[in-house]
Amino acid sequence: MALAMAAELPFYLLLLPLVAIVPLLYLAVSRGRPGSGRRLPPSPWALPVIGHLHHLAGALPHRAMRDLARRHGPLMLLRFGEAHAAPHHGGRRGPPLLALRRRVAPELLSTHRVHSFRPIREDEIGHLLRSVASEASPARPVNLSERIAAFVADSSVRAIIGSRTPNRDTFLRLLEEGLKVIPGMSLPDIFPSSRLAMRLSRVPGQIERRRGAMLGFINTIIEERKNRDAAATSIEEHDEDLLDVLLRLQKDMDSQYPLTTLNIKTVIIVSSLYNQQELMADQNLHNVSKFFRTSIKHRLNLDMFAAGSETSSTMIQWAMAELMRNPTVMQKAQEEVRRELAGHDKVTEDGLTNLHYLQLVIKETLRLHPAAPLLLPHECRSPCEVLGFDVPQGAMVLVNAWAIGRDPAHWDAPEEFIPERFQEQGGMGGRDFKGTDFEFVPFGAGRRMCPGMSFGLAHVELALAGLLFHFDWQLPEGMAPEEMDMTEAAGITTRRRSDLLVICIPRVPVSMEYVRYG
Ligand code: HEM
Repeated sequence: MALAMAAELPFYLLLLPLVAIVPLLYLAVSRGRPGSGRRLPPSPWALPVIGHLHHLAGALPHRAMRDLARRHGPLMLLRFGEAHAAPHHGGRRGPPLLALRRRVAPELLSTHRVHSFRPIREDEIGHLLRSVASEASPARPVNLSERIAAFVADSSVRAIIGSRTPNRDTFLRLLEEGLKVIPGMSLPDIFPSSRLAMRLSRVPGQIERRRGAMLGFINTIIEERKNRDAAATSIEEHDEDLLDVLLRLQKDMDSQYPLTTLNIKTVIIVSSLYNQQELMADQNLHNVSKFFRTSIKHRLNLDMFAAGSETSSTMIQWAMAELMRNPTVMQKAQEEVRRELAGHDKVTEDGLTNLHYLQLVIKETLRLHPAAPLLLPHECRSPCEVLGFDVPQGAMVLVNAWAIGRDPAHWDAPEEFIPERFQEQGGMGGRDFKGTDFEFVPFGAGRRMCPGMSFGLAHVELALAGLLFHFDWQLPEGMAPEEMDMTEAAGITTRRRSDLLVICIPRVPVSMEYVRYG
């Protein structure tokens, strides 16, 4: 029964080995043995084979983890499936890819680079606003979730592979298919060393086919781009998309740490040079079976582009949902946007600088709805002690950012949406999400902190300002704010379970000026 159930489990159950509130440890390599002298963190009772799986049945992992932490303390040890199924990445590791990351990361997602994509964002926000305006009707709700997702995806794809490519739709389709493959948890995920599990499951084949299609697609684009660059005399830096930047860096990089074309393909697909181990795993990936041996971390990081676009889109949708559920906050935010942009006929990024209340709304959304509720799995590289417990090398550590943001020990009225809580300068109010306040870590903290924060927030701010400036918003006839469905769907991100369907009333006409960069 355990296996049958596990085969149907959603992807979030890959996150079984979690830590609640602070970290939770998955001792992937070894558990404390009698006489080992180690003091391991407390665990709930376990079953043979599945370990602690049953404790998470029926609830989303971040919620189940929070409840477990209330009983067992802030640091817990959970075990799931094959304890020895450690993400092992043989071969060369660390320094070369760290060097690569240090060289490439600032170029890809720096503030300067994010700023250079401003024309694309302002063009795409025009598309979003016009498409919403064209559907506005007092009688029929607009599917705002769909519109917002298309805005972020289109804008991100343009930033990565440029607006010039005729293949944008294919790229979007492949990414969408990738997202569908990722959320399924399969037998090989649970028993990566079992050949039978590999044979019985359809998922390895799906992943391999999709990988092949994506690599073939990226190949074509890279070849087209190289041919174009060979013919062109020069490309202005401000015209570069992320692929141009990577190809330029490939020429410039020293031979000690070369940026290979495979690296570039991986960045475009995974959009993450930041995961050195995953990149190594990718290079060493000879077959799907190996893929599954590295599976938990690898698949979490697969399609980080999709995850980056998904996180921003999810956040905008939660912010709009919370504003609809809290009309006083909505009114205050709209008054600010319309006051600050009075006399303008469109929203530009220059106009966002004085939207202080909107910033509080964004912070409060990040607190209640962190897009990656359990951050990404971290691996303990050397034995250490946390809260008096031993954390062995190889343990997988996950942090329940969602529970931390709702911990009554740190937040008053933690379940309520109160942007004003961030208004105070000192104390609780002064908290920020930049990775220094550990009660508020929606982007993580430290070396693995989200490198796409500015890129993501640029979309969130512009979209919210545009939607609040141009339109008034109402719930469909007969629905009270407290009746809104605020349930989260299962997945890597805390995506809304139901689409946001809202009545849109045009207030400030959407200017055709928005298309000036198109
Ligand atoms: C509002 C939007 C976003 C949120 C809330 C968010 C949140 C996060 C979180 C929580 C992590 C894990 C940090 C950890 O485990 O310590 C992460 C990692 C990451 N994010 Fe974001 N993210 C967002 C947007 C983006 C965007 C737009 C991109 C890329 C264009 C991006 C790229 C990445 C990458 C590459 C990592 C992996 C870093 C590593 O493993 O070292 N993110 N993000």
